[in-house]
Amino acid sequence: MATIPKMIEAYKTDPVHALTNKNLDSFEQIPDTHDWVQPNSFPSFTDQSNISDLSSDTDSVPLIDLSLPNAPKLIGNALRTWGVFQAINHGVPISVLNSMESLLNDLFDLPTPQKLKAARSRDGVNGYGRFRISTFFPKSMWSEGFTVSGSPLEHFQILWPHDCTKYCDIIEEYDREMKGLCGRVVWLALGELGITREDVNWAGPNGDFPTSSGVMNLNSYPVCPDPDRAMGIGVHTDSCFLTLLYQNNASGLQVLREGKRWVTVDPVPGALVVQVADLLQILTNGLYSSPFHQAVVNRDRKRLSVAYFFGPPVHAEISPIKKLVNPTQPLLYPTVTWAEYLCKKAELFNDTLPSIRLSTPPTESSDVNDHSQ
Ligand SMILES: O=C(O)CCC(=O)C(=O)O
Ligand SMILES: [Fe+2]
Repeated sequence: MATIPKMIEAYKTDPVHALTNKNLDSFEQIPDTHDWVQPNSFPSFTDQSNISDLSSDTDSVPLIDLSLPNAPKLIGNALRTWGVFQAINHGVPISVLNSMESLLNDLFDLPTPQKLKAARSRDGVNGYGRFRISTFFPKSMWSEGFTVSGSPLEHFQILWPHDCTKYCDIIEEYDREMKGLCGRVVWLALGELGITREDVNWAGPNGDFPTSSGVMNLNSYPVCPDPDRAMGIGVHTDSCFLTLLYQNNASGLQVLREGKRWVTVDPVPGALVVQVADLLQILTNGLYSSPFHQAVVNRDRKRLSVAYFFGPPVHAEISPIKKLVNPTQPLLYPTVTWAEYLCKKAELFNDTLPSIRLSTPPTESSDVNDHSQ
């Protein structure tokens, strides 16, 4: 798996040291450090259910069978309107997903002092810790995570001295499958916009993205005594090119629909959530949009997820594809590398895409950076 050595340099202040020695699921009340009071500045979809103009085709994230002949068209529609869909019949063996889920259970069930031995170092990428975006929020999130970029061997040897090969193999296989699926989905999605392999120079001669990078976030959202006052991961967009998310059968992921309401991505057994990320929005000149999303937590159900972040080589130049720029669709974004983009994102967070935008959007959407409420 390709590594991303210094790209997250700017996120170095990750507060892993602030994790307590106590498991989150042992709290009977939410400590003040994790009490968001009103985590959600947007109404939830259910709060809006009395609004009559919400037609039924807009109320749930599209579920697409990738084996169907019209899958490309459905993907194109989903990514234009939602920026996200759930994929079934995606070709990743269920055994790969099951093995990953058992790894997650084994990992997060370890006692916290043991997990902390594999904590991400201040200038490292890999290891146990909080979400990197935690620094942008005033309160701590009800979650713990483990990042894998390249080999997890060093940390897995600490966690599982006798079994680390078994767990490393699971990661390696998952990485291979996700990378293959990302390549497939990217071409189906770009093909719908008339984009070919020649248009994306970092795709390589066979279009199989030999130099792309993959980073995995293994996430756990423990049960929470008061889910309405807590947040698993705060609102954000992903900074890579495309994200594939696996979730266990506990719900929590929500995407922001039309800047107005949260829609829960209900778990579907064996499905993978496919999400546009910021660099794909740039490459498609805004035709596919990187959705704001967050994860809420549950009172009686632990939630597990794996986010696979697929990205270009860190120094490859990403710019809107020329054939998508014309008088009615003016150039919206400048050329950036992933490395440059991440530096900006570490400073401006959710304001990054609007701040680099070259033409003003017709209407400004809600201010998701306002955490004061
Ligand atoms: O766990 C989830 O559902 C979301 C995770 C996520 O958004 C992320 O890791 O960027
Ligand atoms: Fe995300």
